[in-house]
Amino acid sequence: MTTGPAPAPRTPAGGAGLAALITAPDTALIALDYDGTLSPIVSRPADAMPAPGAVEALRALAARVGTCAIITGRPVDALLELTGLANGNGERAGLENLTVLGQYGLQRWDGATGATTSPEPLPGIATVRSQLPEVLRDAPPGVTVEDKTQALVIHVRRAANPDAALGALAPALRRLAEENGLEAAPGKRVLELRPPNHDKGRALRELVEERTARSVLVAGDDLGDLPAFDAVDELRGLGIAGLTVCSDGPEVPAALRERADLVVDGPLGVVTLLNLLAARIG
Ligand SMILES: O=P(O)(O)OC[C@H]1O[C@H](O[C@H]2O[C@H](CO)[C@@H](O)[C@H](O)[C@H]2O)[C@H](O)[C@@H](O)[C@@H]1O
Repeated sequence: MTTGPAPAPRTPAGGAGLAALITAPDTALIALDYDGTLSPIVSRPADAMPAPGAVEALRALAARVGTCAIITGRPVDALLELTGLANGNGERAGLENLTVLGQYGLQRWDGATGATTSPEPLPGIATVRSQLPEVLRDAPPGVTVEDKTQALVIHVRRAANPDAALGALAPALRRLAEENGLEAAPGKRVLELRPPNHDKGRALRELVEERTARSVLVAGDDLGDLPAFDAVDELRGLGIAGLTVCSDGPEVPAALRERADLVVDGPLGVVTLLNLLAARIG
């Protein structure tokens, strides 16, 4: 078990959040992003394995706090496959307090039951899927589409000039999303065309309410995590203690880094933090 000095949030509110998590773990909710937080950013989404020790740290915490959640843009099935969580019924032992909220809260998997809920895709998704080849006809080599059934992600990381590729494609992609009732949400070297009104802030608020959590930790690394940081601010106003954590790295938006109560060094820093928390909770 990792030992060491307690992490030191740089804000009093973050310090209060950390203290509440450790002193009353039964009512704590720990919410973690996947890509860039539990897993290093890589060029192909299918290759994004968990950081060394991430799954073990997650299991250790899930056994010690009231609620442990992965709130991710990934589909639930992709997340479970990448992490190896829940490969077969027996392996769910100890994951009773773990929930995965996939596709920004559209989908859900619970370790207690092993069941997944997933809505039908919006009709606009099929239209966008059929029109994307034409919109991407002149895209440079390396631009790819990740089809998540409920959302479509345009990846430019493998283009020779990712920023230029995204800049050139974004207006047409935004138009396509708008015409079909979808939202175009930016992320690290991606533009995601997804259903509106579902974000990590909503997902977090609903889970906190359902679990009657009294303290929350949110860790993330990208623009899609900012609504969850906003939710932590709102929850503090309701008397629920909170700690926001930035998993830092070269592509982390300044808006997220500057707002975080605690900044750690990428997924390995997150793993160390989770292990320290587990050791402190005991
Ligand atoms: O909420 P998250 O768990 O962070 O998921 C957000 C998106 O992450 C994935 O894309 C990002 O990670 C890829 C693998 O490291 C990387 O190649 C890509 O450039 C990143 O933007 C994922 O592919 C998306 O579906 C998620 O929505």
